[in-house]
Amino acid sequence: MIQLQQVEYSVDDKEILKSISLEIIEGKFIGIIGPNGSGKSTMLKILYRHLKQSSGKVTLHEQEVWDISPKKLARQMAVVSQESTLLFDFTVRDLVMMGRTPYKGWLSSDNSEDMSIADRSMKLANVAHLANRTLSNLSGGEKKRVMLARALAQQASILVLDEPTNHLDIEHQLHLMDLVKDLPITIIAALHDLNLAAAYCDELIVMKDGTLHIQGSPDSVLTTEMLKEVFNIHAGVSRNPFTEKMHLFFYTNTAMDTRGEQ
Ligand SMILES: Nc1ncnc2c1ncn2[C@@H]1O[C@H](COP(=O)(O)OP(=O)(O)OP(=O)(O)O)[C@@H](O)[C@H]1O
Repeated sequence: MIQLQQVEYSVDDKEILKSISLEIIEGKFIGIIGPNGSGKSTMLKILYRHLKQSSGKVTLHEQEVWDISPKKLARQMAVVSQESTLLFDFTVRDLVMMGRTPYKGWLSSDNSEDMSIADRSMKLANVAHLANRTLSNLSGGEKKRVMLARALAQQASILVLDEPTNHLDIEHQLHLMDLVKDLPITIIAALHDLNLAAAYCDELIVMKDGTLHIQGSPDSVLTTEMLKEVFNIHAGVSRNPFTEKMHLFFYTNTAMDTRGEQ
């Protein structure tokens, strides 16, 4: 289980996260949603130990994440973050092989098992055909899928994704969501597309102004009242006729005014 207990994060005098407490049960697909600047990425960065909270506690299986060695943490948690700056221009295969680093000792080389895990991960993320290309000349969506392949090669039990569908065309968005949904691991993803969140997540965490506004099933969380209060939009809630999943329709006052004039 992952737990955040009264986690706060401030920069200078600015409070970015305000007393966040939550629990994430293993094996679920958790979506983090909320408007721009509500604290989603900051919370994820604290979770995967990229940032240290100003106060409070973050634990993984009851152990404080800062007490876990980086190598051990990397065997438990893989991350696809929003920005992926690399110093050197690796090939896709080399980059995906880096996902195997947490399993290696000093100077040990890649073995056939590592290579077949990397191959499988590239196939799953639909980047096997790019294996010998270098990262610098890939498109934004291709890069994103390569980063996912590297995270899959890490074979961690928790996968953290910060806006994973950003840059992806609709086919690859659905492919990525199908792929991660089928993994028998915990997925924690910051998502902007509320319909993807509704269709794929077991549970949603809604952030607002650095606080946890509400946590629960998509059906219980995605109400027209919450969408007005947190996202400042009007929405209608319906069902996707093909998947039976919840589907949201959005409109603004301007759109309604225009309609009224017709
Ligand atoms: N180092 C920093 N210094 C000052 N402000 C910061 C810093 N890091 C984050 N912030 C601010 O904290 C708030 C939360 O940022 P965060 O990136 O977590 O939001 P988010 O919900 O992920 O947003 P988005 O949906 O736009 O990606 C924002 O107002 C951001 O400008």
